[in-house]
Amino acid sequence: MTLASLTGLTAHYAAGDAEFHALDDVGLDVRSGQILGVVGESGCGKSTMASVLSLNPGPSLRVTSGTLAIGGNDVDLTDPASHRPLRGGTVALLPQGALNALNPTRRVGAMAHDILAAGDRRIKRSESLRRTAARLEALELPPRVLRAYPHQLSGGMRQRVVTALATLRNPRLLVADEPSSALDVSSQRLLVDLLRRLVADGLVEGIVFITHDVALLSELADRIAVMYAGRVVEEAPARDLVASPRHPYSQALLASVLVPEAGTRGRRLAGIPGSPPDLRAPIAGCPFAPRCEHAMDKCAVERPPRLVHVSPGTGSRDDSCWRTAETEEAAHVG
Ligand SMILES: Nc1ncnc2c1ncn2[C@@H]1O[C@H](COP(=O)(O)OP(=O)(O)OP(=O)(O)O)[C@@H](O)[C@H]1O
Repeated sequence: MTLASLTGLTAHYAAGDAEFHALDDVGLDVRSGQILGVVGESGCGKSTMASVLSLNPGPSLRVTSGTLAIGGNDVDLTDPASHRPLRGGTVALLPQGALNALNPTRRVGAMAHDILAAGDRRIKRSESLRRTAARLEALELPPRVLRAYPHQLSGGMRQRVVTALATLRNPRLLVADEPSSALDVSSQRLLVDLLRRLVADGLVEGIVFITHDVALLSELADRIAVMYAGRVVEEAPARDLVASPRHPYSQALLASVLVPEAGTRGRRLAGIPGSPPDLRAPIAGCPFAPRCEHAMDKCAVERPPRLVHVSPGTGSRDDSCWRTAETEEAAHVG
């Protein structure tokens, strides 16, 4: 069952006279009980997409189109005023960089009470502290953390506190934007285990987990979406995507990293030649065409259609590539 559907998200940053076309017609479905991983190189628009999906777009971002359907609501993403009632309770952000996410002048318990009181103004402080202590315990943090200021905690502890605070109201959808990138291996493991447990226990209905780490996603995610230059170029069950990526960019990305899968050990790693496109002008064709060894003339000028492949057992997968469109009769053009 689909928990959340993001459709037609297009957005740009206004920077002086220039516009950065950060997102171009992005669509994603998050299913109930699942973790959707989003992966791509630096600058491909992952954090921008996370900010809009979690209803926290930055002030210089202009969303020109996009809808988020979640829990019976159709949120017009171009209208920030309509976001407020859903932020934190229905959709929450687990941000990158724990230090910036915490108020240095407030104790953890006070911040937790503010978050819970935003959803239920009558909640008693003792009840806030009880619920927060339970969530902290799940992250192997002692109750004394409730009385601590952020600077009194280690980096790993702070990230776990941010995780506890982001999930306190049991949001239906949690958008996690590179929460593990600054963590040591054991803190990363705790975080990943907690996120899985939150979904398994139904405290969070679904998670979008953003990272540049495909190896981590191959273990954590049910499905993976691959982003390139502000677009989703492929989306598939995690195992299928890692074993047989279809889009030439996904293939190049997978060839450039080590994923802990049988058959990939000992493989030589290849870098992706060339660099991502300049996003100051809209891209007419496929943004990967200049770097793609399979590119045809039309790839540079015509936007490839979204191809949906339905395979029994593993669920649907889709990609956006002219080469696949012209070689596969079975593909359904969506
Ligand atoms: N405030 C801003 N003003 C102008 N351009 C921006 C701003 N923030 C991001 N961008 C540009 O928008 C594009 C997408 O950036 P975004 O941070 O979403 O990518 P990302 O995939 O999350 O990268 P990273 O993995 O490095 O965090 C990039 O070209 C970036 O330079």
